Amino acid sequence: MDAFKAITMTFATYYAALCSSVTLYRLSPFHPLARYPGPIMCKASTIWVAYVASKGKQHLYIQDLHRRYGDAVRIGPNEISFRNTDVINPLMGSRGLPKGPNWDGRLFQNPMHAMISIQDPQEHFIRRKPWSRAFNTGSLKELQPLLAARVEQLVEAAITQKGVVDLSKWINFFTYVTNEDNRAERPLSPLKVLEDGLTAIIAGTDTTSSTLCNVFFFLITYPKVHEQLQAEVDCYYPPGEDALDPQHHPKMVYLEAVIFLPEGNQARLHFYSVHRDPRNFSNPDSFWPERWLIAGGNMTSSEELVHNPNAFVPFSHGPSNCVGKPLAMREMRTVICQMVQKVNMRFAPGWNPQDWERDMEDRFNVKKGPLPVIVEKRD
Ligand code: HEM
Repeated sequence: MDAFKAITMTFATYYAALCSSVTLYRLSPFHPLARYPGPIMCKASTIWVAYVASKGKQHLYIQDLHRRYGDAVRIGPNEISFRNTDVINPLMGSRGLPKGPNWDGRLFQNPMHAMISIQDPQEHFIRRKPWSRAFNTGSLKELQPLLAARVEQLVEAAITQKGVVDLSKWINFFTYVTNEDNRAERPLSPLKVLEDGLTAIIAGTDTTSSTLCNVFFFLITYPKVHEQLQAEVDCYYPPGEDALDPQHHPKMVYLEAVIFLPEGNQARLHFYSVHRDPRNFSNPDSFWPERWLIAGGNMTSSEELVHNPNAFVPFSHGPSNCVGKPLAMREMRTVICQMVQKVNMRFAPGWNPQDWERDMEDRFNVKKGPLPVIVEKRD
């Protein structure tokens, strides 16, 4: 028993000494990131931010840290978060930093890296080629009939539901099956296919569905914006015209403006803080599609507009940016045109719209609450 006690004491003393010396070093002026400000809890250990992340409001916490400490904040012992746009190219451009080791924790099948987490730029470049082919113009053209059929199914399902429809759930189903439809054949080993298949589901399903749900949430909240969008949709896709055909998308400036929603050692750019920084955008927390029209010269305004398009990076930037952007944009434009042409929506009676933002949780992917709406077919 004495021997057991002695061994336990030795291990306890060893680990206590190890933990305190590591913590002291992390807090000391000798640490390479010592000059960056941040809360002690963040400098000492990753556990604190992991705890905050587990609550689903990490985006607000880091935004608040930037407000308190400035553009560069130490959010972990070895991690800096940036809010200033001049780091976008040095961090994420073609000569930027490779992905850091924190991506290891997001793998499904170590060591068969999913493309999104590959740290070697050359290996990443090679792995990305089939992905880029899968989303080029020719592939999207091939995919179009399938996408159109899925969008039609979605809108039909919304129309035929009796009573309240949880739009969030239906749009999730839609983006999930559309992604599955798009599983292009890729010349990879089965494990890599598994990794990349899961990446496609995670990177492509939740992102597109959250953006679409937000668009519909704001369209219902701001009827004037909805009216304006409906006028544009009715102009290009009057009743009888096929709203599933993407031919008019390039001319639809208001549709584009509506989709660009306000807004989610290692360094990362905190997109949420950058998009909501008043140095980059006037009224950064408002749903105000007109900002894009004014900035693009399609509308005039007496107000002075702060608008920095370089600070708008929802699909990231550089060689690891979103390879699925063409598909995501095509999906969103088609769903919005078809929905706006075919139906009117309002929130379900008794539902509090403030619940939408309250229930939104950032857990690397976004977890959404329900979006209960009443869908009525347009005459
Ligand atoms: C509105 C919808 C979408 C948004 C906002 C979005 C955003 C992003 C962002 C910010 C990244 C960079 C992640 C990082 O490096 O930290 C990314 C990467 C990626 N996205 Fe998307 N995405 C969307 C839709 C899609 C779709 C539909 C797909 C297709 C299946 C997709 C597939 C990917 C892949 C495979 C990567 C990794 C790229 C690489 O490592 O080279 N995304 N996306």
